[in-house]
Amino acid sequence: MDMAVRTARVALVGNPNSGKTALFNALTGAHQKVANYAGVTVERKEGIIRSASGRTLSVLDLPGTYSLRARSPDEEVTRDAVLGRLAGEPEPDVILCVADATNLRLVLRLILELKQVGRPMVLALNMYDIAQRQGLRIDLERLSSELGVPIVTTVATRKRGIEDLISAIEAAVHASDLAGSGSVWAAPDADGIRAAHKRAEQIMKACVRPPERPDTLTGRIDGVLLHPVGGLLILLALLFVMFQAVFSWAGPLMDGIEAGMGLLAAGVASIVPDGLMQSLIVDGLISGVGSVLVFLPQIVILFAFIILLEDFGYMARAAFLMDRIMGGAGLHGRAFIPLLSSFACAIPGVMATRVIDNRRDRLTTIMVAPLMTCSARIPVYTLIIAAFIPNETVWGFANLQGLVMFGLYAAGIVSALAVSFVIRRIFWRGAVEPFMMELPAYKLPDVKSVAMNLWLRARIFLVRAGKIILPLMVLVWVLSTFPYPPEGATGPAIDYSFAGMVGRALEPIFAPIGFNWQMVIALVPGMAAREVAVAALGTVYAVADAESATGILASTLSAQWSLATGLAFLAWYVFAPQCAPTLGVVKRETGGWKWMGLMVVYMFGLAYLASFVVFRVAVAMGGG
Ligand SMILES: Nc1nc2c(ncn2[C@@H]2O[C@H](COP(=O)(O)OP(=O)(O)OP(=O)(O)O)[C@@H](O)[C@H]2O)c(=O)[nH]1
Ligand SMILES: [Mg+2]
Repeated sequence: MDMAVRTARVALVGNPNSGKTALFNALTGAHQKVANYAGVTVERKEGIIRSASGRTLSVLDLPGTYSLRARSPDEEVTRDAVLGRLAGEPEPDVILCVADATNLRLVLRLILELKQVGRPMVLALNMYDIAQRQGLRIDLERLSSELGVPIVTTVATRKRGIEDLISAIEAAVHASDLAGSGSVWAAPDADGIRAAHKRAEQIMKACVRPPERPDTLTGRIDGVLLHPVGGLLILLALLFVMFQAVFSWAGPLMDGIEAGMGLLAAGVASIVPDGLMQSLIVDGLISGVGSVLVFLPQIVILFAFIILLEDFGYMARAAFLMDRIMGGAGLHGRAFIPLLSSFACAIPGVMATRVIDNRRDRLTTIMVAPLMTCSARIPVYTLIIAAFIPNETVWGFANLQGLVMFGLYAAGIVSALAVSFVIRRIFWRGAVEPFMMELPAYKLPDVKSVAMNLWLRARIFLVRAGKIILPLMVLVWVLSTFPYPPEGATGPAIDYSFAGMVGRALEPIFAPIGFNWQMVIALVPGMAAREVAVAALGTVYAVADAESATGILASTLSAQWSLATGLAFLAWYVFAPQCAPTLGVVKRETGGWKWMGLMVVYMFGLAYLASFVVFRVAVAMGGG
């Protein structure tokens, strides 16, 4: 076997939030998610390095862990990857242990454990910039000889030390070639654990002098942000500002995109002659996809807030603040970040529950995660709000539309707490496990990485528009155009189309909650993803009314729907599980149909009930 050509395998292992993924990105040029809290990475990710000497290294980024004695599903992934127990995956040739240089105590125990596995190892002392700023003195030579591991200092976010690290890895790979294989590890008994702790303390004493300028800022900021009352008020204020911003800042940009779409449609209409082709492009594609693309500015603003807070190190604090309230509803403190991730999308949210070790706590969190307002609901909410809620200022400072948006987010959160409370009552009583999570040091967000993260988010949104919405809109257009109406038909053509027939057939089910058949048509492809319903409404109304084909969807809706119908549609989208990919992930992560089925039933049930109540109340109050 030619050793120089064989791809060597390197696994990144270390405590949570030590910069493994940042280092992985620096090494391989990947763009995996990096953020300032524990538990960002929950699955294995692979990348490739081509070293200067021409060797190919395959690098594995793994979830953070404190020990190979794994407790939660994400930690099990790391343990199994290190020990070569993952299906179809041999053990790594080299373990690259990544340590936060300012927080060595816990990682020393992990290193001692990893040494027993018997693989060659390299230690990356990451966050070395912060260590130096604090005047932390680490005797690198001594540490290296005590541990018997080569050490490289790195600053992953600035790509410092990367060359040296690759050289060290290559040297270790060479040692690995000579050493042969065979990873062994057995969970230590209590005595073994105690001995390892003692040894770690010894090494710590011998090699690390406490910092001359310790980080006092984090403590001082925490005094304010973690205050039991003040902290909660700040959290609420932050959320409030976030939703106001999503509404008021995005306005001009959205108008711009809308105007652009209008010009595009008019341009196409002037080039492509009247007829099917023109209708497909203008009614099917531009009206459909355009009505979703308009929401890009809002998505970007929302994510700018979330990403900045994540990088600053606020998320773990918010989790800490919410722990009492969540505990009262039967949710584990560690459920906070998965639930918060669900503001982006329930899929990463459900994945992030892997950090929760207790299966019941994890299942409860998975079951309520899709109730959090994901970004795919933004187009639906905004459209209906723009159509039915006046854009005015109330109480002198708050925008009414932003306030309604805030209310919809609150409805999601409150119902998640309520459902979790009920799940606990029905399925399993008993106390929620105590919450422990390291609070990361505050860091100023890095402009480049924030921009990169934002771009990744925007790209996901645009790719969805292209890959899911575009083809579905062609389908919706076909279904609402064919068959043509019979000779001498009097009603609008769409009434005679397939879509019209399906809509009419299903209409009786939805009539009690105030939905018309156009909405029913939109709900069907809307199972693929929530914002598809908006695009479908755009297409259906454009096909139905050729005059206003380039008109603004919101004004069409406000003319065609009653206020009660609009509000009922909003209520529907707070609850309805209209996202097939989420259901797929729930099935995978819970290991079967049962929980997914339960989710579909309870969420559709709540959606129907909520719309019914909202519709009836609104009609009774004169909104019919
Ligand atoms: N100043 C500084 N910050 C860093 C460095 N490396 C990483 N960070 C920051 O540290 C935080 C954690 O980085 P990640 O790469 O997400 O950490 P991780 O080890 O992958 O975390 P988990 O996936 O949760 O286990 C982020 O805010 C990074 O921007 C570094 O060398 N210097
Ligand atoms: Mg990571």
